[in-house]
Amino acid sequence: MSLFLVNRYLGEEEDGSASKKSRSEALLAKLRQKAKEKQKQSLTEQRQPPPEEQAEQQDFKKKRKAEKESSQTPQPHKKRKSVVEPSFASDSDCKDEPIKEKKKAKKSANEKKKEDQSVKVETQVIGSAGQEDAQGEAEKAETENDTPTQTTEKTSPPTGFTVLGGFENKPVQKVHRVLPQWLAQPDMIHRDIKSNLVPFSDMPGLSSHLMKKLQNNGIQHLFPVQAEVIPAILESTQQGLLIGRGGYKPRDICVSAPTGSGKTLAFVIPVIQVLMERVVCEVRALAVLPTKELAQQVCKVFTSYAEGTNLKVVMVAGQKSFAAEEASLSEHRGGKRRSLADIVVATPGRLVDHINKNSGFCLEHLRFLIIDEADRMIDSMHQSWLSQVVKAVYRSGSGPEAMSIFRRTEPAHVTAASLSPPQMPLQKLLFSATLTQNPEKLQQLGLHQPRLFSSIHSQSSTAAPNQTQDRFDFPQGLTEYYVPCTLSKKPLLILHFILRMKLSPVLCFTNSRETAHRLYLLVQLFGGVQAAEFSSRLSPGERKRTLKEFEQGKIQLLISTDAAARGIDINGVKCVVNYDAPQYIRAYIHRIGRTARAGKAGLAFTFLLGVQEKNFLQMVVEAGSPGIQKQIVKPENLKGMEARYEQTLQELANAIKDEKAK
Ligand SMILES: Nc1ncnc2c1ncn2[C@@H]1O[C@H](COP(=O)(O)OP(=O)(O)OP(=O)(O)O)[C@@H](O)[C@H]1O
Repeated sequence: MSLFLVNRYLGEEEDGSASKKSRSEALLAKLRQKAKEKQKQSLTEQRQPPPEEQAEQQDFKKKRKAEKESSQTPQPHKKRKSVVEPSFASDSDCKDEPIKEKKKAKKSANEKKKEDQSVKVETQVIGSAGQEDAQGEAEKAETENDTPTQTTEKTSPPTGFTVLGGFENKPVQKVHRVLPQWLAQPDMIHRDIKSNLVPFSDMPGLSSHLMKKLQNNGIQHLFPVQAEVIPAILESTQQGLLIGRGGYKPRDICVSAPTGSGKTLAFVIPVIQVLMERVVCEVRALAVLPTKELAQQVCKVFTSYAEGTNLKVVMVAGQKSFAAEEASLSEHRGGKRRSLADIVVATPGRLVDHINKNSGFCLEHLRFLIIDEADRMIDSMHQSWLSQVVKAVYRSGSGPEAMSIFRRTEPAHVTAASLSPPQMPLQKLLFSATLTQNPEKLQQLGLHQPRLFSSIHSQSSTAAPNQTQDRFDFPQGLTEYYVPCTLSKKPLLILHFILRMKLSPVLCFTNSRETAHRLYLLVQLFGGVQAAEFSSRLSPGERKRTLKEFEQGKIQLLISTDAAARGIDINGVKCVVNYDAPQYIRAYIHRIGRTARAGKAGLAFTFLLGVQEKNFLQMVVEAGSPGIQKQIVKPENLKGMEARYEQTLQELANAIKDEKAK
């Protein structure tokens, strides 16, 4: 319903409603006629205009485009103009006319436009059905006129329906991941270990005791990650254990450096140096690792460098009984608890057990929380081990000790009141070869003003739009190969690597413990190769012994699940074979990182079935691999072993049957 009647000047002879009506009908007829003509023309006229006409048309189109653009600004009256200018857009109308004629046509079209405007206003007010039709026709003409000639010719169906534009499916733009500044601009660590060794003399803060220890352990220089991270940790404890630099809580430290780059000493050395001067024995450093083997390995390094100091290192990873671990952590004398550990190395499960069930285990003096293999530890956060540790650290804040001057309260919002009493800081130190750049995941760690040390150069605040996964750094001395193969030839290939190519010691990874066991049995039955398996089928004691024998060179081929993929530092592994291609890039990086450690050279082979090739190679390249080469093993090279292999397969079937029967 119209609220206002807009009266317009309609010209001298248009004063009667009858004449207005007849005039609008005449106009409507004219428009219909034009629309029909245009339709016919678009169907019949296929010929290309001569070149001079084309140029003229182009000028004309440009002009029209400019007009169209200006009409897109909110000027409703101008837009109306196009309704009554069908001749302008219709190339056919002006194609054969001289310019003068065109001007004339334009003039008359303008006149028509004025008349049409008045008609339109009238029709809106009156709102009769016939007039709505007229408007529809006029709008159709407008749409047709707005559509470029080419499109009209190609897309207008002969029925005269017009396909409205602007709704085509646009490709969805990928969201760029914007990294927080601390992740986007890390402190850089040199990738090349060998050419960036740092002499001890360039590390002025290092204690003479530790320097001597390092030298005794055959270490003459510091690796780049150690040269960057050790001073950063020492700097945060310059004013003692109780307060950070300038009285502020020290920044948490995250380290992302390749496998075998020496991350363990990057935290062991500064922690020992800071705690060496302590007077009272309390748990001040806690290192959490995902597996027993890794905890054992780190505990060994801590123990080695704490030797000759008063510091006590204790491991709680389930290697011993709970009671034995309890006894090694603390004792009760004269009704008082006394800590027997300064540094605790733990796995998350056993750690939580001690927090909850061992009243002698106290974390209230904890200064360093070291999270090694941090990305893996984030994944195990569902065990809520971190929140339990934090709760245990700030336990005293609610007890009677809360009144003491060095009370600890969980950090919250910074206010003048919250900052006034000195707080013993809890500093987190994170280490990984595949540290995630996903801020959401990192957030779970509750980091305080984190500082990142990384060896990945191409980090920018915005990840590339086609980047679907994190990028990692690969060890410098590593050469990667993939070997196209079939499922049945895989065992032959591994035998070929050891017996013909003499690549041992080989660390071979499978995706399941069943495959590891079958392959182990097969190699045993084939003969000629000293092999062992390493998986959860073995007891912790057996696993420890196996690793030791492998390191001593007694085992040529160690067939393992991912149990030995992370962190395990075995000296002298020349070659890693991915018997089964790993499904995730992190698994691949950790597996191949068991060779080419500490700046040495190493080889990594991945057996790939035809169907796996494309996806696997894409995954590796996207992760930042410097290049993976194709290694073809010719079938004739395996021929000599085939007869024996067939026989072994039968023996294997029997051996498995026997095992099942047992
Ligand atoms: N400065 C050094 N000089 C010589 N050897 C070193 C030095 N630092 C570490 N190493 C040796 O390098 C090897 C790899 O060190 P480490 O296990 O700490 O690597 P990592 O970075 O933790 O590897 P991963 O990510 O696989 O756990 C170890 O055998 C260690 O003894």
